[in-house]
Amino acid sequence: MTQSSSRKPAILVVDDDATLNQLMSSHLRRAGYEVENASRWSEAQSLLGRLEPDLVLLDAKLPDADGLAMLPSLVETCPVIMLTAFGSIDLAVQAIKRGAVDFLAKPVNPDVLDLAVKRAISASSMRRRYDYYRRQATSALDKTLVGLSPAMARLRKMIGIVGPSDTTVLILGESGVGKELVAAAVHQASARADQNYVAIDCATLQQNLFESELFGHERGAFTGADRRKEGLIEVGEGGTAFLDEIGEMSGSLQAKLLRVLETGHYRRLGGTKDLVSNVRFVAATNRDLRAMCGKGEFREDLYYRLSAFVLHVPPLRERLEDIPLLAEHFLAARDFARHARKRWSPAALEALMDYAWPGNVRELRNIVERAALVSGESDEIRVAHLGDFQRRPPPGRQYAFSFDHPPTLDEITETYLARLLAERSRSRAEIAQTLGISERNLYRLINARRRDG
Ligand SMILES: Nc1ncnc2c1ncn2[C@@H]1O[C@H](COP(=O)(O)OP(=O)(O)OP(=O)(O)O)[C@@H](O)[C@H]1O
Repeated sequence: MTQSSSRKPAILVVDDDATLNQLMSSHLRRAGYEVENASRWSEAQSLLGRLEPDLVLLDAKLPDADGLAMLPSLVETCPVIMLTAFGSIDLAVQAIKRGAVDFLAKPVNPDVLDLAVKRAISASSMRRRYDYYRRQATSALDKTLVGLSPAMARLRKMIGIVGPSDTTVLILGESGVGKELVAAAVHQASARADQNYVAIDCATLQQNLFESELFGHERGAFTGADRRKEGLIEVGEGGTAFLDEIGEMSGSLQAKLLRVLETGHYRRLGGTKDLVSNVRFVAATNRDLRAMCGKGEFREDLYYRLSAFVLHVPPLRERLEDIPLLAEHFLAARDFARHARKRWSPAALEALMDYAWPGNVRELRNIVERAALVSGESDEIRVAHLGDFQRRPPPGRQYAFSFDHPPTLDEITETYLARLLAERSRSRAEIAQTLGISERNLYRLINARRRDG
């Protein structure tokens, strides 16, 4: 399907029996379908080029072609129900063998027609969904955006603001900070949440494959294209398309993407027809697109289109207080599968917080999994289990906070307090002493934080 998801399914009825063709067509129109008809194969062919029906009802014997012989190529592009003369069971069997989804004996009973059409159309939309789910085989646990730091709270707030709009979103941040998760959260926060979410990594696909992956291709568009394939824009119809590593996209593809963003139109590779997209784009990169524009490596017009709304995902070193939460989360995700439960020793968590995390959350996740393995039967993960990780020189505990806006005093207090509380080896008395306030005042701050949070 290429138009908006609310369009009526289109059916092409191909039969040279004018009366029967008219009867079936008007019956299907009344049932809410878009119907076109043809009485010859040549006529059907020209309609097929223009129409892209969701279903074809095809007579087995046409004046200018044998319907049965046309079946194998036709079923590559859409489901077909074969119309056969009454009693020709042999023909019906042949039709099914050649890929027809069903057959109907003439004269066609309207109730039987309704049922067969409904079944064929829902089966084909289910197949589209199945393809989508196969691409998206990620567990729900993997999609949770963990983190209570002020930086993450701000990010969540921005996701909540931009999610429900249809605005294109650009997600910026270092490698491994969680940009893909943020993209999924934008989709979840949108009215498109129950529609498809499709992701494509612009860095890993070869150029020509990439184009057909994104826009789809027609049969015969290139060697090996032995059937028409829908691109991600089409599969994501009504939903969200996530373009990861957008900075790696070639110039010619950038131009094509810009066209989709500006006009909503695109073409399949080898296609001559403009299709209309109804997909919301979310893109991400760890590269400095603005600098790339300056060097002529990225189209400036595309950059402005994409950056209608920018979400910055902060690096882990700017939200150290999220480290224990993430470490618990990854351990829980792992242990969930094992039905066992390990704990972190406070010293091990502190060691995790003492590291600069150049690889961000992805690196943390790998280290958690490794430590969990190394700890063997032990219920507790200790510093010794962190292994190699320990040998890297820790930069020393730093208390640098960065804000992407001039912070209020309350925000600074909140950020610092959250950070100290996350250092689990410190007692409340020690924290009060560090802050130079009484314990009572510290509890007041903590309670106010709970109320606000
Ligand atoms: N806030 C978070 N909560 C839970 N898991 C996270 C979080 N951030 C990142 N992760 C996990 O860390 C890993 C890396 O995240 P992700 O792939 O989203 O990063 P990225 O910024 O898209 O990386 P890259 O720039 O390399 O594409 C993933 O396994 C992801 O599930």
